[in-house]
Amino acid sequence: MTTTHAPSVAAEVIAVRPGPPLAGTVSVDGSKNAALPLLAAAAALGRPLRLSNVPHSTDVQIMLTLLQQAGWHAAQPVGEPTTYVVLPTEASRGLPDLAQAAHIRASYYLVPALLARYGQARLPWPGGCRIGARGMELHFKVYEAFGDRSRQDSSGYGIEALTSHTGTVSITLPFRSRGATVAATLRALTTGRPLRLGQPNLSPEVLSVLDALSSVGWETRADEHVLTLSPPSSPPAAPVAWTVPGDKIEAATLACAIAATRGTARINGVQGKDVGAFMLALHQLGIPVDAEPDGLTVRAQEAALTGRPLRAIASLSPAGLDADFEPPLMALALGLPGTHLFADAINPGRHGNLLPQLSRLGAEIEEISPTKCRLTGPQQLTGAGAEAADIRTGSALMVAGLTARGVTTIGGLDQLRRGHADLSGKLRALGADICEVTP
Ligand SMILES: CC(=O)N[C@H]1[C@@H](OP(=O)(O)OP(=O)(O)OC[C@H]2O[C@@H](n3ccc(=O)[nH]c3=O)[C@H](O)[C@@H]2O)O[C@H](CO)[C@@H](O)[C@@H]1O
Ligand SMILES: C=C(OP(=O)(O)O)C(=O)O
Repeated sequence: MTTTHAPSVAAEVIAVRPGPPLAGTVSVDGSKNAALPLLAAAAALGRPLRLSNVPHSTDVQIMLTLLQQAGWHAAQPVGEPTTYVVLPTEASRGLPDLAQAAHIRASYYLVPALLARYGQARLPWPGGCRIGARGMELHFKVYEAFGDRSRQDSSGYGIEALTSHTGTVSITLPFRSRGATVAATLRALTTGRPLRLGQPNLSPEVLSVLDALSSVGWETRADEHVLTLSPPSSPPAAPVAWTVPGDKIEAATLACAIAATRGTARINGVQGKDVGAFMLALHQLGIPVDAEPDGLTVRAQEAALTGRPLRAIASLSPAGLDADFEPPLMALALGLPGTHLFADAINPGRHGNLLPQLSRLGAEIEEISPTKCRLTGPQQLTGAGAEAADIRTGSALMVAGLTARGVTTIGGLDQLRRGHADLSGKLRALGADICEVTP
């Protein structure tokens, strides 16, 4: 068993030191980025349902608070710590002030439920990770296609449901926005109108919402060109139960940590199909990883490092590499032979957060442009103080700290906890020398 000698610190930090190869078995929580639209979908459905495998990350807690403030109960059955029963309350109040919506990006998912309940929605501009300009104009185009009216000012935006329209709504997105795809799907749900959406986002998070609609009788068809939704003639009467899929990003972060330490370990609770592009990246680097329907086994003890260049290009396309996989892959690649290329033009501020923090540990990364960089490994990093400038920068620093000489301390834990209830506990369960230190 390993121990961390906690450094003295001025603010709460995570302290990481290098240790033995990670080993054992760990389970991921439910995905924050799937739980958030599923909670909004639960509100939009307007009838009681059970949602299980809900993670305890702070963004999810904020979403639950917003639901309660907006007139829904989110009750936890006794003895089921990750399950919520979501149902509308009877109380008829005016449109609530949802100031906390400014803390999370995904508060925009609440609009359809608010329109169904109040005929209007008024929300502050969404928050979330500061990873560049994060627009919403496609959401407004979606609502306008449904006949709603939108207006914006410096403090936020309002949507008003105008008199009832009928018939199929057809709209094509100029790019595959996950948020706009879910907005269109949930607005179809609350209006009961068929939808034909060109160029949809088909990420696992969106597919989990489509599965939820199928379970209540909607016909859903999706290929890379078009998503079509048709309402049921009468919704099934059976009780509704949805499950949040396992967190693909938490799984990928743990996989990178296992690979960085040349360990062999199993990650339960994630579907192999949700991490396909990430697994291709590991294979490219020569790290064996097997996917089963409910987990991954990383066998980096048997790695035959290829030295082949990795091209990790963030993408919104169905088979592409999710942008949130890029930071932990970058931390891993620093320790592997080869010259590796990384790009994230989707979140144009990501590299501005991530690169300076990895540099504090001595990483040498060549910035080709603000969204593209190249690095040559292997590099020996050295422990230092760094900041979780956003969720994935924080988790990448944890991966980097596992092989950096000496102690790495990571501050900004509020950011990390927005996305993960206890990532350091999961790494510790695999034998990592990691602890949380309070001043
Ligand atoms: C809660 C959640 O799931 N967040 C994820 C979501 O963020 P996000 O909500 O930003 O994702 P979208 O797919 O909707 O947006 C992709 C890009 O297009 C921009 N855009 C989007 C809509 C719009 O109307 N105008 C506009 O400019 C966004 O700012 C972003 O830069 O996808 C990102 C890219 O895969 C991930 O890194 C985030 O973790
Ligand atoms: C960018 C992220 O989250 P959000 O979109 O909620 O800011 C993320 O989950 O990494």
